[in-house]
Amino acid sequence: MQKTIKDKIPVTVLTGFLGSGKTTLLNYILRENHGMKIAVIENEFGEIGIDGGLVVGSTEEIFEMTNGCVCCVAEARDDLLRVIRQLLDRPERLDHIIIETSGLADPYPIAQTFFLDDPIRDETNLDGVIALVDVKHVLRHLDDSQIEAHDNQAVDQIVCADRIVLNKVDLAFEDEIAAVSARVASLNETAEQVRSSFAQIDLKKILGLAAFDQSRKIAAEVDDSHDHHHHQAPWLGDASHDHDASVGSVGIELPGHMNPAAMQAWVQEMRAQNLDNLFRMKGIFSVKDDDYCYVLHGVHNEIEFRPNHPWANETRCNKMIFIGRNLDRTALQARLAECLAAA
Ligand SMILES: Nc1nc2c(ncn2[C@@H]2O[C@H](COP(=O)(O)OP(=O)(O)OP(=O)(O)O)[C@@H](O)[C@H]2O)c(=O)[nH]1
Repeated sequence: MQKTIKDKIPVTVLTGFLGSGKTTLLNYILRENHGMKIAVIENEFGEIGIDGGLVVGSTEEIFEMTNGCVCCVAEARDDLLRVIRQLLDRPERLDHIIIETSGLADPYPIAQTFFLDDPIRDETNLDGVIALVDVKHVLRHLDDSQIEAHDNQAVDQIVCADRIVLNKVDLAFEDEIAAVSARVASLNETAEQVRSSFAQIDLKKILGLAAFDQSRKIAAEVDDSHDHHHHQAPWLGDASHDHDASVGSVGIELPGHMNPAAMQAWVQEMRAQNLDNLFRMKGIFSVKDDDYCYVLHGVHNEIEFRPNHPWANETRCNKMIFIGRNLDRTALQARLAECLAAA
């Protein structure tokens, strides 16, 4: 018997450019006392997975997918389907699935996954595409002339969204926020905008939206492309989708422990530089003689290095990822290595 939307598991696709606050929102959702059983699937852009280590420990389950971007690597999409099927096969029913897309992903093909001729279509329902927008930095990505020849993911993410969260309002003045809001509305008139600081939002505004216009629009498009492609997945062989090749990631792992003073000095040094081409930095670190796992977060010049949670059963490690344009791996590796504590 055909299931109704009510019987299906809602799936939220969480999108937003690098550093816009997706993991912060996930942590907030997972911490809120909503009584729901939520599974989170993370898809990262980068050579090493870090986000799993940045999401708070919780009863919800977190699945990391680092084998490619779900929006453009066919194997990664197969992997996404496999993970979802596994979740659906479990005896215990989930209340919600959230897919955090990589900050450079186009959410469209990911959302389309839920309209494919696949058994998951009968079990799940695309609840909504939520786009987080960093009000402080988004305009420079929307106006990035260097990616004109490519799809501009920052634009795609906004265009595709059912609801848009204008995040980091604490970092901007009202006139800047209003300008971003107007620009976002010019890209997507129908999505309601909500504002937040550190992604603290009334969850009713972002979960349980249920199928609405945009989802139906995607469904209609997929149906159209089915007509044209004889039931082939619409994104297969789609040459129009292309990440900007000059944007890449450098992942670095170092043995040992870090010297916190050296790390802070490096952070200060970076804050004073022009970091237009360094979109995002994320790291987890073991600090000498300290029981806490430290995290480093950077979005251009907004950089922080702080203790995050006590190391529990995890193996201590130092992992850092840089995402940006024309990155110099050797220089980054050497500079980070300078912050190691003496053995
Ligand atoms: N000041 C301020 N900082 C924020 C806010 N939301 C998130 N941040 C910080 O911005 C940085 C990036 O946040 P994340 O939640 O990791 O961003 P993300 O979208 O998951 O980033 P990617 O994994 O690169 O795609 C972190 O240092 C956060 O603490 C906010 O509303 N205000």
